[in-house]
Amino acid sequence: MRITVTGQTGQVVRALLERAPAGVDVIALGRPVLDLAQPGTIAAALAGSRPDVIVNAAAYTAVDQAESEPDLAMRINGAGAGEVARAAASLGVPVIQLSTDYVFDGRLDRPYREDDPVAPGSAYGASKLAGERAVAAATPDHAILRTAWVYSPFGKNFVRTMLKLGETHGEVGVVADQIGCPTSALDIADAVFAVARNLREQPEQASLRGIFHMAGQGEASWADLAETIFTEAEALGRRPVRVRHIATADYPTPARRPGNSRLDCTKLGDHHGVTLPDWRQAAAACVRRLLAEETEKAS
Ligand SMILES: NC(=O)C1=CN([C@@H]2O[C@H](COP(=O)(O)OP(=O)(O)OC[C@H]3O[C@@H](n4cnc5c(N)ncnc54)[C@H](OP(=O)(O)O)[C@@H]3O)[C@@H](O)[C@H]2O)C=CC1
Ligand SMILES: Cc1cn([C@H]2C[C@H](O)[C@@H](COP(=O)(O)OP(=O)(O)O[C@H]3O[C@@H](C)C(=O)[C@@H](O)[C@H]3O)O2)c(=O)[nH]c1=O
Ligand SMILES: [Mg+2]
Repeated sequence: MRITVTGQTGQVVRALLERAPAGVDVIALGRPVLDLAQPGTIAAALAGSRPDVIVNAAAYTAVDQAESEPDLAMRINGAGAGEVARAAASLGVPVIQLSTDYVFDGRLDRPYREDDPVAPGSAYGASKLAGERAVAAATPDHAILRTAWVYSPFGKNFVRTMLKLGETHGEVGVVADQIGCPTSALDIADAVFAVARNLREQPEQASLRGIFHMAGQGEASWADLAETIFTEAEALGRRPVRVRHIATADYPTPARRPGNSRLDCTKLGDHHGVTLPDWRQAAAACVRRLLAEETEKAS
């Protein structure tokens, strides 16, 4: 099976390249050849890669910056995603669209299910919701996978930000009143391969298509995640870092983020047979790998 993924250096892209199982070829297509902001580049680039399944993992992901360039975020995450799905439809292959917990406003008092009402509070969330709708309108042969709080050994993410801060700070203030589901990009990659296989092997199976929540098991505040990161780092010889629990109001940002963005991932398990590992073990493993890579580089 040949899987073409959009983007080249993104966390999920790199995880897909690293985790490709035997018999699966992953082709990563990024700018300038495939530019989601340049709709004219998309269909030809995808067709040229002769995919069996297309994964749209590229996106405008700078949540705060999106507040000052909402049109660009919308073009990439909304229209761009739609164009990718139209290309998939014309090639007759399924498309897997990555989406986000930030499509919800966070006011619900339980984990979100796929059919709960969406109401994004940020430009990023609105643009990703537009992408979901554009994909669904373009082809029934899609799986929209909403994930959350993605970290990995690659690129820019919360785990790497915390480890960096810990080099210079003995204490870090982290919001404790936003709760969600931290998710490893490596686990996302394994899940995407399973979903891709299911879509390809069961072309007419409607229950495999539609929206699915796909995040690490369990739940955490950003402060919980930070504590897990620093505890693991300390066990590996890093200086201790204290996490000061703060409120969202004490950490002002341009974008509004959901207070509750926990995702109920039951549907993915029921239909695709996929459950992601618990966030604590996965986050600790990411810290171990990052610190080991650092030690290796230094020696
Ligand atoms: N990060 C997170 O916490 C979460 C992410 N998601 C979603 O998961 C998916 C993967 O996210 P993640 O791997 O973290 O993303 P990253 O921020 O790590 O990477 C973004 C990727 O998008 C590419 N990209 C950005 N703009 C364009 C463009 N105009 N044309 C082509 N490619 C572009 C980048 O390209 P280049 O390689 O050239 O830089 C990069 O490969 C996205 O759809 C995101 O919305 C969902 C929930 C949480
Ligand atoms: C760096 C830092 C952040 N924070 C807070 C800000 C924010 O509420 C929270 C996380 O900050 P980040 O900027 O890493 O998170 P953010 O960019 O909002 O992460 C989101 O990215 C997009 C792409 C998604 O789709 C979401 O699922 C989610 O992962 O932690 C602190 O409280 N203290 C700190 O020192
Ligand atoms: Mg961010």
